[in-house]
Amino acid sequence: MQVEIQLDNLGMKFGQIQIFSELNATLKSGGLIGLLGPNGAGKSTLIKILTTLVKPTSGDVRFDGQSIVRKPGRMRQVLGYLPQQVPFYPNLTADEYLAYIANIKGMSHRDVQTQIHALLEKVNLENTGNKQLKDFSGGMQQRIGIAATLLNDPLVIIADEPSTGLDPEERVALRNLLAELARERLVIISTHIVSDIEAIADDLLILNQGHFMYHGSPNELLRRSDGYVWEYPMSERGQVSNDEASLVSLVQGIDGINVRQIAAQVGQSDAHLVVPTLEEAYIGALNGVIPL
Ligand SMILES: Nc1ncnc2c1ncn2[C@@H]1O[C@H](COP(=O)(O)OP(=O)(O)OP(=O)(O)O)[C@@H](O)[C@H]1O
Repeated sequence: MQVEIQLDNLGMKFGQIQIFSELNATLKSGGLIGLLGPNGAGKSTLIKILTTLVKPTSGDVRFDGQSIVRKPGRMRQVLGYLPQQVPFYPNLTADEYLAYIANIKGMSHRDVQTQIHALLEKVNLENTGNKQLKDFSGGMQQRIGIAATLLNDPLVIIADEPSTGLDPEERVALRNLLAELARERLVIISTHIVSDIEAIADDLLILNQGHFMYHGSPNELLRRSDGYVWEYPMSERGQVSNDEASLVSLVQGIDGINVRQIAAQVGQSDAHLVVPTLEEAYIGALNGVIPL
């Protein structure tokens, strides 16, 4: 089932401080949506509005045409929210924890045990239903959090920095799972880590300085960044100034260390343009070097 979330001139103020204003976007199911932005940009605040935990100070959010600000009930019925920190109940077993969340979601007793079993299998935690959560690794706890999010088969899944605390292998597994879920649902992942959504996002929103500075496909962002990333041998280069520190990175080349620099022009005679990574495109855009 196709679903849609629409942001209409959405704005949020805390006291006198305007966190963002006039955010407009249409988000559709059937592909993963990445919400990127630096720390403090307002991603968590936006996520709290989308999950109906907080009301915006201006504008509206509509789910399939209906305001979730005035009537949060429908959104709450279809929502699976994966918070940054999955609530931890150390003495509950995985089964008990999921049954507890199912109860909060108002699921009928008949469905619960079958769903719990299927979900533990989906997140590769079959045979751990009787284990207490305190004996789970960080990654296993995160997967239990995902299983809890998926109880009642939500149409919308919103995950806030879901890979925090996971090791690289667990990150990859989490990404793959979210990408798979996004095929038939509306899945939004909020993060400041580009690699979390790099290979899986179909649609990208960059929130910076109170507005969406980009909304489009990752490919289009890469296309617009073409011609702005240079590579040259490190020996040619003196000290990197503080101003451009975030725009320069070092990579291991075949003949030694190379500098990769995001810039419209560079002075090095042996610099050549290279294909940008999504992270370089993002950093270049945030710093105003790559015009969007
Ligand atoms: N309840 C609140 N009252 C006042 N200011 C707030 C409140 N919640 C958030 N802020 C401020 O709003 C801004 C955006 O915060 P938010 O947590 O949404 O950013 P973020 O993009 O999610 O950052 P991070 O990645 O660090 O979580 C910050 O400056 C924060 O201090």
